[in-house]
Amino acid sequence: MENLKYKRILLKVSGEALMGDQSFGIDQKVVARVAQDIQKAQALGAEICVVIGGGNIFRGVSVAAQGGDRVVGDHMGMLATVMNCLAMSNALNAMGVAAVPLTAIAMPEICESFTQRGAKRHLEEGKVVLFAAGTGNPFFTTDSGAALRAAEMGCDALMKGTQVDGIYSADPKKVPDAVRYDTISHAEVLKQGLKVMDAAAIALAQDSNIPIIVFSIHEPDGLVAILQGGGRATVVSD
Ligand SMILES: Nc1ncnc2c1ncn2[C@@H]1O[C@H](COP(=O)(O)OP(=O)(O)O)[C@@H](O)[C@H]1O
Ligand SMILES: O=c1ccn([C@@H]2O[C@H](COP(=O)(O)OP(=O)(O)O)[C@@H](O)[C@H]2O)c(=O)[nH]1
Repeated sequence: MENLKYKRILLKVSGEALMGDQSFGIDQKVVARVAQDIQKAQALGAEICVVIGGGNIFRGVSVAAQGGDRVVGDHMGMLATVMNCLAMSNALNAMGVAAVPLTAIAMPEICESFTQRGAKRHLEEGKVVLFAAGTGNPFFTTDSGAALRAAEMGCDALMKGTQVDGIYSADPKKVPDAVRYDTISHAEVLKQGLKVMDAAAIALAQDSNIPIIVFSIHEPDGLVAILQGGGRATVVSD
């Protein structure tokens, strides 16, 4: 076993990342690549929890934007995260990694419901646990779900694998000369209103003293490199 920088982690994968080059849905090639990264991290001795967003399939705000009921939209968004979790746990199982999806909204015919006790047991048995349906409540995001589960599971870090390679002074997709941070505090991210993760998630991680590591999910072996103390990422810690 290597001496890892973070032993128990929560990996947040954005739903959009799973689209690959498609404009919607799940690209199985991307799922398999991310699953490989998880497999390698686990082989190093990391204990891995996963939260996947739903933005590749559905976001609740899109219903509200058309005058519909936001709560119904959010229910649809949470169901999208369940689909992504099932795709990822399936890919992990297919490569011989024991993985179990746990949902915040009961659907016993499909997967086990989340309890902290049950999730810890699965993790201690060496399985990858995937948390589906976010927090289980409307008006939240999977970033908040990720911070919540990271706190509940006693994770050493919340690793946000996203489309960009860290936190910048402004959205790098809109402001090409934005400056990238290697490190920044939770308080400064909140103060500057940096949008890479929602404020509720950052505040929850700050309260629970959990560092957030923002890195590109598209960088093969990026996760492993960070666990080994290298890699390209922004580390948020106080
Ligand atoms: N200050 C910033 N630093 C980095 N990325 C930012 C920043 N502001 C906005 N973004 C954008 O935030 C996106 C990631 O946030 P979000 O869409 O919530 O991701 P996810 O779908 O992974 O939850 C990035 O793709 C980036 O374009
Ligand atoms: O605790 C939660 C988590 C997610 N969602 C819904 O699920 C959608 C997909 O999640 P998110 O936008 O966080 O996905 P990502 O941007 O990470 O792909 C959100 O837009 C919400 O509609 C929710 O209502 N409560």
